[in-house]
Amino acid sequence: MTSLSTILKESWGLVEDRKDRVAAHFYARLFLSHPQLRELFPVQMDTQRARLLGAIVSAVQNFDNPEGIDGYLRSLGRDHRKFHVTPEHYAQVKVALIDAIRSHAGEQWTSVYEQAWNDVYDHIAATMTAGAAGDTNPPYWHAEVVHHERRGADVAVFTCRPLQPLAFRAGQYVSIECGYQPRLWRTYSIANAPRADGTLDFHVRAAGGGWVSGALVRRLRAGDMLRLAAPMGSMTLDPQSRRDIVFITGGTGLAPVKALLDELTRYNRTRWIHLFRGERQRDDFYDHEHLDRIAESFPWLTIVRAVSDEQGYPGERGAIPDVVSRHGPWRDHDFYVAGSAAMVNATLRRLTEMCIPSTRIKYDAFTDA
Ligand SMILES: NC(=O)C1=CN([C@@H]2O[C@H](COP(=O)(O)OP(=O)(O)OC[C@H]3O[C@@H](n4cnc5c(N)ncnc54)[C@H](O)[C@@H]3O)[C@@H](O)[C@H]2O)C=CC1
Repeated sequence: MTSLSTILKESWGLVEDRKDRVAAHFYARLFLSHPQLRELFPVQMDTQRARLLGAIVSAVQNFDNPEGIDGYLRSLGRDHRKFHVTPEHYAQVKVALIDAIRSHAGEQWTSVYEQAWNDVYDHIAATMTAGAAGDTNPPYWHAEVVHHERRGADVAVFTCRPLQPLAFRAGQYVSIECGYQPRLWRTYSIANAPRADGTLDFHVRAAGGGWVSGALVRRLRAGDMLRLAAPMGSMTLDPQSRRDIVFITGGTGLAPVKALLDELTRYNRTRWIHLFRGERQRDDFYDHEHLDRIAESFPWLTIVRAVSDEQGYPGERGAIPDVVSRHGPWRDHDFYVAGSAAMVNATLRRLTEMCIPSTRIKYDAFTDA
């Protein structure tokens, strides 16, 4: 019997090369049938167009391992409370989605495909709804920016204070909306472990990023208000593990690792930690004085910096996965990887080649697209 995941991949394959048209059809159908839903989306739909459809399709396509994604879907449901999403919205989106795919698949669309999309979508919606229903937190938190600092041409490090307590674990991320780009929410990792005063640090790079990152770097000021949604992500420390740790970061992927380091400085005595930090140019190493101070105070921390795109750099050079493997072997370590999707994927491939078991590698599918 053909597996459900094969059926889903096969059916999506019928329309994949026309996914822009599927997305246009999906939103047109959705907003025509339910004009009130338009208000949940940003005014400019250009960047949004691929997002909701892309997220649903990727959840459906990754359905091979339902147990593995259930935890993620539950936290996604909690995160979506920021949109005031209701169970009826899920049903309305399903009708528009299946109609859009069916219309573009043409005669090859079958009742088996239709049933598979219905069933999997219903499972995803039920899991997200259950995650949202079990959450007693507010749908989002208002937070005041208390400090904002530019580091170099395109990076900002800023601190905000949520008006209500926001519980999270070091290594997690939240989506943020700022008044400069209403209704556009983008995810950013919290760069510190929980503090008594509740403040949160964020690192943002504007170059190549979207409108939200641009506004957070260039326009945000102390005194501005932000909205933050429920914390997500599984890149947290395992308190049971006694293994030494390798952190591998690209660019602002440093943020969640800085939070994990912050947590480790509070209790670690026994685990040796290597931080491999990749940037393109030497000038991109924002925040290095602070990291150096941590390494001076805590002898268990070793930092290796490498640049990938600057020929004359006198220090370590190369793509960060190559640098990590040069410094190996790392047979008995826990690994944490954070950076762009391309950097994370390249690093995961390399770790697999190095025979590191996947159970010892933590990362979040994280995108700021
Ligand atoms: N939890 C997470 O995983 C987090 C991820 N991020 C993501 O990290 C990214 C950071 O971007 P930028 O600061 O602009 O960094 P960047 O794109 O300039 O890259 C910095 C480093 O990553 C390496 N790199 C990039 N692509 C690579 C590839 N295909 N293979 C191997 N190495 C590669 C570069 O050589 C460089 O050493 C953003 O996409 C952001 O969304 C940011 C915060 C947290």
